[in-house]
Amino acid sequence: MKKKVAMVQMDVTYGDPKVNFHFVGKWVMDAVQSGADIIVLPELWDTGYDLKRFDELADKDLKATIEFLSDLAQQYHVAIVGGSAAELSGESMKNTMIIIDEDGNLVHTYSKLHLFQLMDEHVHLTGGEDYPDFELAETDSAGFICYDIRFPEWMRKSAVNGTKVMYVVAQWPKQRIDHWRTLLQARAIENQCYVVACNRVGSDPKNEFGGQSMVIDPWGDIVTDGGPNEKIVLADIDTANVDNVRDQIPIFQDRRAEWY
Ligand SMILES: NC(=O)CCC(=O)C(=O)O
Repeated sequence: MKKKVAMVQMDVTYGDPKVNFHFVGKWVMDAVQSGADIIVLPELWDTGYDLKRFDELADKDLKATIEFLSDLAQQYHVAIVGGSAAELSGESMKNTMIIIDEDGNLVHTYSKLHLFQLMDEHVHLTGGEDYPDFELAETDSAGFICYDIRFPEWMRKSAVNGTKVMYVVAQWPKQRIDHWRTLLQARAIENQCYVVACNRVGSDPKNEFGGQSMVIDPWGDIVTDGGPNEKIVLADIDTANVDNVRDQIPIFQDRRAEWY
């Protein structure tokens, strides 16, 4: 699979889904004009981390959010890794990723498994109970949300299942941006896969966010790094590179899972 991915490294207006929906519509149009086949949005692009107001802001079963992204995907014939959005599911509130194919079909949803205490997620949200794996653009893929990248065993499970492209969506603060880069590179090297990671920029009442959306290839080289400003970050990915690296250093043949 050879595709152009576009990461929308956008600012997010705190607690104002209406404004954020408007800007995502514009960003998606710009990304399509740049030739993107797959567009990736950041974590909680609809509400930001306004968790105290999640009960009024979150979208019931993500109905309106899925419809919005699906219409965009259909209109532009482009796949969308729809970052994550605030979901009200029964009595629970979740931070949920939405994957839509280029025909506008909902492929998968994945609610963030690991809740980040530093941003009070454990107080307001319920952790997901979904697996992160899906197929997109005829490629085994998986989606992870921000803090998830600190759990290598969770991402390894997907690689063992055959994942070749890992999508990561984030609201990662500037003060730990070195961890962001190093963790993403480590996940790409150890799993010998592409990591396509989209982080927001701008700030909210508690944090300043670092951008540096990036694509890392299966050798661990950074293909593109978006820097600190609001923009669309583009890169070409070719999954033949995953097969080449896995042939060169066959870790999936050599691992001795019975010992660990
Ligand atoms: N939104 C998040 O999950 C942030 C995770 C983070 O900042 C970290 O250091 O981990």
